[in-house]
This record gives sequence, C-alpha cells and structure tokens, in this order.
Amino acid sequence: MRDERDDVRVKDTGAVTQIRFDAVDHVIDGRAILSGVSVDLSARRIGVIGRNGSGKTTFARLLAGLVAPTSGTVTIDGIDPAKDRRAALSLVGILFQNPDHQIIFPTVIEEVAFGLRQQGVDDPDARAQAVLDRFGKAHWRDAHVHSLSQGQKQLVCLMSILAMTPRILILDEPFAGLDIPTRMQLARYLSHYDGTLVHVSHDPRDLAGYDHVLWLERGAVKGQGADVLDAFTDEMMRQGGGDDISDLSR
Ligand SMILES: Nc1ncnc2c1ncn2[C@@H]1O[C@H](COP(=O)(O)OP(=O)(O)OP(=O)(O)O)[C@@H](O)[C@H]1O
Repeated sequence: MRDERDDVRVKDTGAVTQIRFDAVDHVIDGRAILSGVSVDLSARRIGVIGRNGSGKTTFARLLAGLVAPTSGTVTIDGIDPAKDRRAALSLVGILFQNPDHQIIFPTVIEEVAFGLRQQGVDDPDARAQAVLDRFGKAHWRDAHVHSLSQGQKQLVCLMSILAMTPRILILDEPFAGLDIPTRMQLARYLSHYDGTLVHVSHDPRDLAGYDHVLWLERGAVKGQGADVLDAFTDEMMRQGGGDDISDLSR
C-alpha cells in the first residue's frame, strides 16, 4: 500500500553539499546537549533520528547557524553558517514544526519577500510574486497570514525558504500535527526541491529510503549509515518494552 510519507522524498538532482561537524559540543546552562559530534555528510537525502530530547533540534539549529557550538566547528561547503549569516541565507533553510514561530509579517507577500530582501536581491517583491505564481498561490498575495490554516501557514514558510534557493533544506518535524491530506500536499511541494534535504524525525517511517541516516542518542552519535533505521527501530521496540518513561535522569 502506498504511504503518504513517500511524497516527502525529493528529486535526486542538483549539487551535493558537504556538511561537516567537527568535535562539536553544545552546552546550555552547564548541561551538555550535544557532546563530541563529528560527522561528514554529503548525501542528498539525510535523515536525523533519535528519541525525544536526544538533541535533534539542537543539531538542526547548529546546522542552520541559528546557534554557534560551544566548541568545535560546523561548516557547510567550508562556510560557518553561524559566523557568516548572510551566506547562510543562501546555504540553508529550516522548516520547524510550528509555523507560528517562524512567520513575522502580516501578509503572505511580505513574508515571502522578507528573506529575499535580506539576501539583497533586486526587486524582492517581484521575485516573491514569481514564487507565489510558481506554487499556484498568486491569489494568496495579500492574504493575512493569521487567517490561514496551519497547513497553509506551513506552505507560506516553505515558499519563503525555497524562494531563497538554499543548498540545504532542514525539516524539523514540519508535518507533525498536520492531517494526512495536508501532509501529502506539502510533501508534493517539497518534491520540487532539488538540493540536500536534512529531515529530522523521531519516526523511522519518515526516513525510509533516505541515503544516509544519523542516529542521535543523549546528545551523541549512536550510529549512522544506511542500516541505522533497522537498528534504531529494534532498540526503540526493546526500550518500549521497559519503563524508562519514569527515568528523570535526562
Ligand atoms: N534552550 C535550551 N535551554 C535548555 N535546555 C534545552 C534548550 N534547548 C534544548 N534543551 C534540552 O536539550 C535536550 C535536547 O533537546 P532537543 O530539542 O535538541 O532534542 P530533540 O531530539 O529535538 O527532542 P524532541 O524530539 O523532543 O523535539 C532536551 O533535553 C532539551 O530540553
């Protein structure tokens, strides 16, 4: 039977980007959130899997340059996305679970034009309009974002990011909480993205068929490669048979 998650997969075309974490530690309030993470990733479709609290979102935020590591380095094609924020706009875009945390402007056209303006492109409004046209959403131009559904807001976020044509698109569980038809529709839009996809999820079904999967556990790399999903699933089934929900150690 066909699974709607199939649509999340992207076209396998376009340039391959080099993602490198070198001995990355990230500490917040004295607590190590990520420890000694070293990875060298050049696959086109990369999954990041792990339990709640394992450090996936922190990994995504470091990759997007939204935070700098406490120690170690993060680079995308040799560029540090936290240090070179202007370059980062063209290198990496990130789509979070909650579009309300991402949208700043009252209307769709303002929101889509914002990143383009930051990038310093000529005539950002015309470029934003062209993006709306390409997505078949020209009629959304002056719509108030607060009047849109969650799925529609998520599409506004996706259009805003893809307008900037980033080399890497990070998905931090953007489909959680959306109904199946909305997920399928958004996934179809995603299928037009031909850069490097980094998809963060706690659900192995989201990442089936991905080229490379990174498994994070308690802030460290537990495993990586093509076979990691099976090992992760086995381990989750094993842990699910126990009672670690009562564990307050982390
Ligand atoms: N800004 C912060 N301040 C304090 N603790 C934080 C902060 N950001 C993350 N943490 C903690 O770091 C750990 C890892 O968080 P992170 O969000 O990266 O994990 P995750 O794997 O994405 O989890 P989930 O699947 O639940 O979203 C969690 O225990 C979280 O509470």
